[in-house]
Amino acid sequence: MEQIEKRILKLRKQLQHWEYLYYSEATPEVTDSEYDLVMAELRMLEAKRPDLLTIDSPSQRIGGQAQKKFRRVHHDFPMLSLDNVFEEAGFLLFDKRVRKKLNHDKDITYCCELKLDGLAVSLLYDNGKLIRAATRGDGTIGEDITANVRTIRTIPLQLKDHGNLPKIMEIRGEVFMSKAGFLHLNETAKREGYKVFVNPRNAAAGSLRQLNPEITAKRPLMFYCYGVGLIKEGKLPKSHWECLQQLKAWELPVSNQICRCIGSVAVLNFYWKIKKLRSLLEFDIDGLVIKVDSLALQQHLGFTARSPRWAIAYKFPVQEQLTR
Ligand SMILES: NC(=O)n1nc(-c2ccco2)nc1N
Repeated sequence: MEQIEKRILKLRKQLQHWEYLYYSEATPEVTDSEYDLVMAELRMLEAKRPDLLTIDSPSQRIGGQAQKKFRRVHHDFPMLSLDNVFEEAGFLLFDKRVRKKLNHDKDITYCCELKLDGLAVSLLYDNGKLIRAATRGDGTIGEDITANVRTIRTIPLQLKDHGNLPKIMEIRGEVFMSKAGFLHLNETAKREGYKVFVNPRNAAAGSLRQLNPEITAKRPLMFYCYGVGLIKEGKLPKSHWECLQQLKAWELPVSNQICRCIGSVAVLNFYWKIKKLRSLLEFDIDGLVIKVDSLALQQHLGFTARSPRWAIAYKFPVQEQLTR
């Protein structure tokens, strides 16, 4: 391998690591100017040798010119919606139905996640490289928003390979905006005479559906994974909770507020705990998503036409919206 190629690979690895520490761990290892200096050297070398340019290079986060419209994407596995419950009795009925269907009189182990109030997206990785991102759309057909998603710094363009990466893997998760990011965006928009967004969810959706990725790149978007869709030539752990830990090991962002609860009482305790914490969180949530943890039991339960039988959204009461 030539010297320049070695240098380019070394700089990319270094920048990817620094980016992960800065955006996902919030523990920067270098100053911005040190980061910028190394990025400038990488861009200069890639300009010298465009044949060595690859889409997963950190220099390629903000793509080319704006698109005229979004291409359509067909989801191999439909991105279904979740059934909702609004009080304890509703969740207990869900738990009872699950145990009945599984002929399971013991406690079910559930994986409980925060229900992020943003936009569901699908990320397709090939050999660990992000090759496509799409909105949920109607669940079967979404929009190709790859250029915009690549600007979200916490989404790795190249997964950290420990030798167990599936060849093809579709990651599903939620793109959202923090409350602080939303308020700052609206203050700037107001000051500069642009339209303001009604809430962080609309701001995230509007930012993702920008035809010009340079605008998206300036928006404070966040992302957390919550599942895996299509997977080829690879295998995942047998429980949803362990899958999420594996995604974290590949340096994909996963919320740390995920609880594995054994039985319905433990789920309800977690629900009331998060309900108390809700206003302190840096982002909006509108409930919990409670999933049967065992993937084998999920498979056994299957789906209705609309939604998985192994998951439920247990919603919080509606909170007054931030519109300042
Ligand atoms: N919105 C959200 O936070 N979600 N949505 C799911 C989901 C939708 C379908 C299967 O899982 N999971 C989480 N945490």
